[in-house]
Amino acid sequence: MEKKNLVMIGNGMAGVRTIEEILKFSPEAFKITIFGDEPHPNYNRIQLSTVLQGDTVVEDIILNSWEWYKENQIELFTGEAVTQIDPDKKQVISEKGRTVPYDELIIATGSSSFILPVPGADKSGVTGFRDIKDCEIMIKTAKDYKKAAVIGGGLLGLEAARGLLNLGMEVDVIHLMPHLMERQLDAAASKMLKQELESQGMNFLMEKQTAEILGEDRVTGLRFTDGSEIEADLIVMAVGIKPNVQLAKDSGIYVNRGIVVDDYMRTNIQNVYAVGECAEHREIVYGLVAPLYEQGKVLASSVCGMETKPYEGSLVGTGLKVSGVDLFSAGEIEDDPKTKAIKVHNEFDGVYKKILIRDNTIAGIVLYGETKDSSRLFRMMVKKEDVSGMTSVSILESGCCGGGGDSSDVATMANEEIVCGCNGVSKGTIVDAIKTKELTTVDEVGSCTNAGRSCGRCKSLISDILAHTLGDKYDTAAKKTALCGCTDLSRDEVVAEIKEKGLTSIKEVMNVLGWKQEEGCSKCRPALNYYLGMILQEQYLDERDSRLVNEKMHANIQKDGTYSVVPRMYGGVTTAADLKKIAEVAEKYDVPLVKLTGGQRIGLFGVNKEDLPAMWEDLGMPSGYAYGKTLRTVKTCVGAKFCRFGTQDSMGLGIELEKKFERLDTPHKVKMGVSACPRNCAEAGIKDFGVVGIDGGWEIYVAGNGGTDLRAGDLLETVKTKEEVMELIGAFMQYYRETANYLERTSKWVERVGLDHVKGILADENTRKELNERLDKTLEKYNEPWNEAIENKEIQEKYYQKREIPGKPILV
Ligand SMILES: Cc1cc2nc3c(=O)[nH]c(=O)nc-3n(C[C@H](O)[C@H](O)[C@H](O)COP(=O)(O)OP(=O)(O)OC[C@H]3O[C@@H](n4cnc5c(N)ncnc54)[C@H](O)[C@@H]3O)c2cc1C
Ligand SMILES: NC(=O)c1ccc[n+]([C@@H]2O[C@H](COP(=O)([O-])OP(=O)(O)OC[C@H]3O[C@@H](n4cnc5c(N)ncnc54)[C@H](O)[C@@H]3O)[C@@H](O)[C@H]2O)c1
Ligand code: SF4
Ligand code: FES
Repeated sequence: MEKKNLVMIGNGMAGVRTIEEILKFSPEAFKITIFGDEPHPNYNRIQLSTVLQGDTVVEDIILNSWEWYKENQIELFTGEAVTQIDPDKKQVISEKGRTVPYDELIIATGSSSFILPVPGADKSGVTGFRDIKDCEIMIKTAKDYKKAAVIGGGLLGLEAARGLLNLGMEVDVIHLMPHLMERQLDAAASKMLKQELESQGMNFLMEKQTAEILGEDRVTGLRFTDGSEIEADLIVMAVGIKPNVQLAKDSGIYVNRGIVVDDYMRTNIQNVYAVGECAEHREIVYGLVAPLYEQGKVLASSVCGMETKPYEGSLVGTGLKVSGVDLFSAGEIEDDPKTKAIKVHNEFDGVYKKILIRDNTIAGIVLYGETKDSSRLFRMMVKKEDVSGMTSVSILESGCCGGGGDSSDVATMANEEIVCGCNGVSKGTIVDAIKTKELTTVDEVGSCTNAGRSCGRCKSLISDILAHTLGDKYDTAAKKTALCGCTDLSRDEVVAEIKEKGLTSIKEVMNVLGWKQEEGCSKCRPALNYYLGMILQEQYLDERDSRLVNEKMHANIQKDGTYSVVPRMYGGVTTAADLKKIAEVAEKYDVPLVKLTGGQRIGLFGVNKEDLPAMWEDLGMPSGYAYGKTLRTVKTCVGAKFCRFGTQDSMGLGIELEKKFERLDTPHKVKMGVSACPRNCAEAGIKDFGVVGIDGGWEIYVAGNGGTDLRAGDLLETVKTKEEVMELIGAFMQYYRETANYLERTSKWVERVGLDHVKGILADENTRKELNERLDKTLEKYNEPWNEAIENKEIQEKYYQKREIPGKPILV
């Protein structure tokens, strides 16, 4: 039978998924031609947020490789837009004049960023966030410029803002409404989200409407309708999308907001269909992949002439891809007289849940801070389950999982529970595929069932299902995580290769180990700099520019772009002379805030970058490293010298510890505390390394954490002398340095490797000695960084002085 010509306009996520379905149903029925005006094969647009945030690279988000098109005999024209559809002659014409006839035509042209029609919107430095090109513009701009403004506090705007922060920019988010993500969250959840994002460094300007974009050729700022202005070197418009429908409209296809389709995705013209974000079904244009993939399935069946259920519309659930934020929203969000709400608002734990019930069925879900029940609740909502027999507690919590969890949760999860919301894949389908097709990795599950192939949020749950289904057979090697998107190698593999091949610089590591991205990314560069320094001890030449911004500047950047200065104050002990000096410097430089820090230090906040070296010089004190992945502070109590309960010299030991370990690079920040009796006024039980004096000796606690992941330290050992404390901590620190992942706190590391394992290693005297020798060698290499900056003009010019960039003066 002769193949029919199937042409598709648009080479994006919804369209190509439809083609995949068609190939599954009728692999031989069509000669397929696809036009895409981007120069790439089909890629995962959703993951552009992850690319911008530095967690992956463009090469890793390709969904269908060039080979896939070849293998399936698809003729693909990329970088070539279709400019005309001729329904009478049943042919399409491209911008290059190529004419291709069709029997069936699918329009899958997606949408474009909506660019506010304000004066100046066409200036250089203004971009949307829709494709690889936009992403590249932002990454490039962040290298040369400092201040970004994101217009729109919706899903896209907040994900873009997080990415720009990761790229080292200062970010203002401008939002029209009184609360963020007003389409997905109510005021309470939105307030919690705003607080979290502010703590991550975003600055919000709420209820502001942009009137004009300022600047000559290139943007320099924004003016609002209330007359106020802000500076900006980059403006990202994230105020919604508009479907690409002009081509259809010009060809006589019926268009409203989108291309109007019926329940089989047919337009008003015979043999012409539309799918994805360009299509309008029952007056709704969808902007998330889950409904678009459902449309694709129906369209594929109908194009293949198979019996199929009609597409009747979708309910959608949303999350936000920003680390540190866990939220889910679906359906209605505001109460009305006909709804009853079940609400939990636990401000202490940062958890908010609201389930809206109407006529005994769930009408809306807003979850913030804990979303493990999201998929169960969403399923109940979609299926309109009657909840009249349930208590509010059993509606809120199933006792099992849905959107995350460990393998014990997986055991109690129902088979029909949806694991991957984007692709509509249930636990049962995944378990079945694992068993029948002998799958062992998350990627294999994705290739087979599509689960995990879109936003990727469900991947950890898929991994748990694999572990639960395969038991001991689950290939732990397959679970290994790559260092970042630039390489497939894990942390351990990279470290082993550096040692084995004698690699000595970041560039060399990237070249020899075949990095996919020549310059690396914001995740691997600081990690490699750390690993090389740890392995090569005193020989390694530190690459300052590869460090995270605070370490590069030797000062902590604040939310308004100023810095803080926290001088070293060993053991939290100071003198009248030092206090006078700090007061004089605070006065001389007009420091807006002088504040005692949680680690018993004095912080000067709100300092301009160009004042830093002069202030450091006037202070004449060493850096307190309040910004680094290193030893921060040793907090001490007054101890035996003054306190009547004290049994030991806590200040003396604290000062000795701080003097020995200051400046040492560690995988993450390290905090210490020394108390002279079990009353523990220095809170040594929640420190990475805590020492508590007892009669005739010291108790040593490790892996405590007083921050987000609150954890009491574990007792490592009880020793008699200060020398024993110093020896044990030296060995502990070096073992942590050598085996932890970069950015892994001691609390997480000990939980991962096991306390007994660490105790076992440190029990051996020889091992302790060797670890301490390697540590001491490393400690020899450090210089005082503030002093270095005072003495070195080049450093001052490069990092602390104003620099002229063509178009606009900005700070480096
Ligand atoms: C940064 C970002 C993050 C996102 N995150 C999520 C998320 O977490 N979850 C979620 O569900 N969704 C998310 N989305 C939305 C999701 O990516 C879209 O819903 C999905 O890509 C739409 O697929 P589509 O095929 O309809 O359109 P697209 O993927 O946009 O594809 C359409 C393609 O057609 C091309 N085209 C247009 N006109 C022509 C023409 N005349 N000739 C040839 N080619 C043409 C376009 O260039 C484009 O390549 C996100 C989107 C962005 C931008
Ligand atoms: N995690 C996800 O699921 C995800 C992530 C990114 C993008 N997306 C999808 O991409 C598409 C685009 O996302 P979006 O966030 O741009 O669209 P959106 O329509 O969801 O949000 C736009 C936001 O911009 C605000 N806004 C509108 N005009 C403004 C103005 N003049 N000034 C300031 N703020 C203004 C609106 O109040 C709204 O909150 C959507 O379809 C979205 O679903 C989804
Ligand atoms: S921990 Fe004990 S010794 Fe130290 S200040 Fe408190 S009570 Fe005094
Ligand atoms: S939930 Fe998005 S890929 Fe599975």
